[in-house]
Amino acid sequence: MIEVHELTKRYGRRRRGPSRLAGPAARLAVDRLTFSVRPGRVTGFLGPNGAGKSTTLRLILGLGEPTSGTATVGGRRFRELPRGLRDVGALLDAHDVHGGRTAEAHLAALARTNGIPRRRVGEVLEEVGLAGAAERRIGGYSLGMKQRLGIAAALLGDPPVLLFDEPVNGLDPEGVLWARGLFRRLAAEGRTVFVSSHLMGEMEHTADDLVVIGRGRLIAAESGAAFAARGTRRSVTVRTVDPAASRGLADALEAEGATVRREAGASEAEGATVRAREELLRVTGTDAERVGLLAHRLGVPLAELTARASSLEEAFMELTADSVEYR
Ligand SMILES: Nc1ncnc2c1ncn2[C@@H]1O[C@H](COP(=O)(O)OP(=O)(O)OP(=O)(O)O)[C@@H](O)[C@H]1O
Repeated sequence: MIEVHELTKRYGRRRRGPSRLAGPAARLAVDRLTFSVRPGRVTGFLGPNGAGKSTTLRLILGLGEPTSGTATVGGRRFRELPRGLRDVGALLDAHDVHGGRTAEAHLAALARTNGIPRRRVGEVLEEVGLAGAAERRIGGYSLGMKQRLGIAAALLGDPPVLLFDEPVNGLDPEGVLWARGLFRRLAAEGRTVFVSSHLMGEMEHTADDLVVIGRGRLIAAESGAAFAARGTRRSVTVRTVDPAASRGLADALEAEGATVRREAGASEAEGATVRAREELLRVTGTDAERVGLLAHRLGVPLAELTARASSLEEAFMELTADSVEYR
């Protein structure tokens, strides 16, 4: 289990007075973050560019001191973990490798300094699909190959906890599918898998849980379904069979503060078509139960009543809109 408690990181100095000699304005990269990441699940770590994801991952890995608060893995700070890469594996920056070395030499050096058996080098190269390029210098690798190598390094110590910072950047569609499958398998083996991304679409089919941050602050730490339910773009589709009754229902809904839009075209229900005299209403700001109750009270016959949740992507865009810095 990864536990982050009131974690705060301020970069730069506090500006003192109007002096031109004062240092750059302080930057609160991480602001009292509290969340935990459970084993046996893939947890997506999401936020717009500059939200503080990399800073948080670095603090969990003991790279840099928090200004305040704590980050622990299995109850201990990273530096107190006795087994290094065998306790926690991480991919932070795929470019952060010695370009003159071969992949094999790079991993062999990591294995040596972390007390990991040499045979793991071949195993992880095989696992990430780089066995055929093991003898090539890393400097000639594509970004996607470097990501695969970074993932291999994270897996080297067969650790129970894995952190990946934007691991699918630069991977081709086949590579993205492969990485998703790998993360799911690692979680199914009971490991703690924490994966950052600035794109919700990348996490939608991979993550069980989400930790969402914006401008260093926690926006949500919950399951994907719970997060999607927070989006307000939930809507209810109502198909009525009588235009006059339909107007009555729309008026009643609007009087309660809901927003009603008349829609032309097909209904949400599979195979259903909107016949003559039928009307399709798209209602937001209320729920299907309330619409059904009102229709019943007003004696409005309904042909369809369908609730539609916000997509994860919609909820993400909406809930992080205020924290997007770089438009
Ligand atoms: N070493 C540093 N010194 C000063 N400011 C920094 C440093 N590292 C990061 N920052 C700032 O802290 C904020 C958070 O950056 P961070 O890289 O953690 O965000 P991120 O969520 O990983 O973003 P991205 O999705 O763009 O990678 C940014 O405003 C960044 O400019």
